[in-house]
Amino acid sequence: MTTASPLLSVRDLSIVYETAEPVHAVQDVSFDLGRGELLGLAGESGSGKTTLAYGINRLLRPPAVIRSGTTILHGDDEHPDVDVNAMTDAELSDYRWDRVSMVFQGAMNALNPVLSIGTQMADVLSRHRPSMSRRERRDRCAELLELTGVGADRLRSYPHELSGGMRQRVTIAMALSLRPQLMIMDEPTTALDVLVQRDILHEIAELRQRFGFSIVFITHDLPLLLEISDRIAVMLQGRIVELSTAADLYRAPQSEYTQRLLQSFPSLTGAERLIDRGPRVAADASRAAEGGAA
Ligand SMILES: Nc1ncnc2c1ncn2[C@@H]1O[C@H](COP(=O)(O)OP(=O)(O)OP(=O)(O)O)[C@@H](O)[C@H]1O
Repeated sequence: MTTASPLLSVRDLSIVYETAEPVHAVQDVSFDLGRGELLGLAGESGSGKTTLAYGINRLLRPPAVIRSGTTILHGDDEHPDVDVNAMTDAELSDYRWDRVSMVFQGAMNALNPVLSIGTQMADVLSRHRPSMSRRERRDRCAELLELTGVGADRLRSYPHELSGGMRQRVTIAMALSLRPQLMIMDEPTTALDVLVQRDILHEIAELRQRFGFSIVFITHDLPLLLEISDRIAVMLQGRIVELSTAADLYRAPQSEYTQRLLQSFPSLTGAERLIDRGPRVAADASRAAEGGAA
């Protein structure tokens, strides 16, 4: 994965929660995200992963303040470059969903219980693509539900009629609906059981391949990140202490913290060391162990 023509460039970004005792949640963070790249963000609870993700999507609320640094989302033939921290409110509403979308851990529980899945999905389209006809919107929603494995026949279903995994797929379908260049996923499958999680990750991998968007994927689950990421950034106390390919991070971790983090997952350091045979092999082997799901 090359970052020669990056999609996103973050430089010296610092974010502080201005509470009585200021919290320096993100400190001098710099990285590039390649086009089509999946960057995993790892690190213990409180290391600043979510704050960084919110910073990239300009979702921060007081007392959070961006103290310094820049975040540039680079354009392509259709889109201009965007200086994320300098956007006006009007520009922001085009940026979110259209250029960058986000899937949260609890997103599946944030769906409106009294509106059908189709209505909620169509709402995103009518706000951002007002020229679309009703029929076009419905067709697009049906296509998105097919793509994410929910099935177009669920358009009229209400959230309570779907399992947690299905609801999370709906939120992924919504995040995909405007074909963003970047999807930020913050613990998107943590609340789901392992088999459902694997299915959804498999689906996300296929969608990324098909549409070419980049992903920033946040999770505590380092073994999972080693399987799915092109590169992994490890955060500690607001700083990126290591950023390298998944294979290098596993085989030759540079920072002492990464070494300790790896050691805290017995499945990575145990007798079998599946990951030694490469991330894909480890993924296939653990799938086989779970009965061939995904
Ligand atoms: N609204 C807030 N006000 C004050 N401090 C906050 C606020 N939100 C987060 N923090 C602090 O900022 C730091 C970074 O938190 P953040 O949630 O970004 O970490 P994280 O790595 O995403 O953690 P987790 O994995 O538990 O979600 C922590 O010390 C946290 O306590």
